[in-house]
Amino acid sequence: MIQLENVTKTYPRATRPSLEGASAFIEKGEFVFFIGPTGSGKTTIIRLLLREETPTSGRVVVNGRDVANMHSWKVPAFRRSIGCVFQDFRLLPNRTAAENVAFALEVIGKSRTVARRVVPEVLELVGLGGKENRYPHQLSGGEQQRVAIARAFVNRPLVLLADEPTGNLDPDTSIEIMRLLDRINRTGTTIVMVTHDSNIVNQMRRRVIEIDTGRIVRDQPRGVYG
Ligand SMILES: Nc1ncnc2c1ncn2[C@@H]1O[C@H](COP(=O)(O)OP(=O)(O)OP(=O)(O)O)[C@@H](O)[C@H]1O
Repeated sequence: MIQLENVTKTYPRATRPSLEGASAFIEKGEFVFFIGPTGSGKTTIIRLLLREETPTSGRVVVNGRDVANMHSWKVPAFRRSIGCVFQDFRLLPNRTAAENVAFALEVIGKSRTVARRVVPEVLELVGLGGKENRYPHQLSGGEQQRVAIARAFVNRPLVLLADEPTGNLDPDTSIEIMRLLDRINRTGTTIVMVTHDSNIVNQMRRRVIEIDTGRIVRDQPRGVYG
């Protein structure tokens, strides 16, 4: 599902690589945490997986596609096939919860009839039934993240990438968001999550890949934060 093969990334004008010789193979349906100190290269991995950056050397394969060598015209469709969730939610502020989710369907050309059926279902799934018509500023941080997860999941992506999804949330709300990601994972969606949150990693006991100064230093099934 996801393959990093000896991946090195040196940003332009950087003095040392942000990622060096990183290799990992992630199977369909896995739930993987990338952990490591600030600046270790975690977000760089997410950016490589989304083809926001290309590796300096090595191979990045997502859903069977060699991401680095993909034609640039194929990149937008490729990105739309992956669900993404970020620390800062990234919702459209002048659209309601339902409209934010519907937007993800619109951009892949789904009809309004489909949206009218699917959007309430997915908002119900994330626990936001009854709040469809609220704007982001009328929702708590945890609720906004639920909308973002609904938007990421509405197209049933094979892979969901989450970069510090609980970074702005209190511990209880973070656990609720993790329950939701766990449920989504159980539908077969592969989840790759970058986090600093040791409590969450220790509670979930999923695969942990630890990075330190650009190198993978640990890859452990049912790991802890360490
Ligand atoms: N566009 C860029 N140009 C140059 N250097 C960069 C760029 N983006 C990131 N870096 C450097 O690459 C290294 C890894 O950054 P990255 O954002 O991947 O770390 P991270 O582990 O996600 O950190 P954090 O936990 O703080 O988000 C850092 O030293 C950073 O300064």
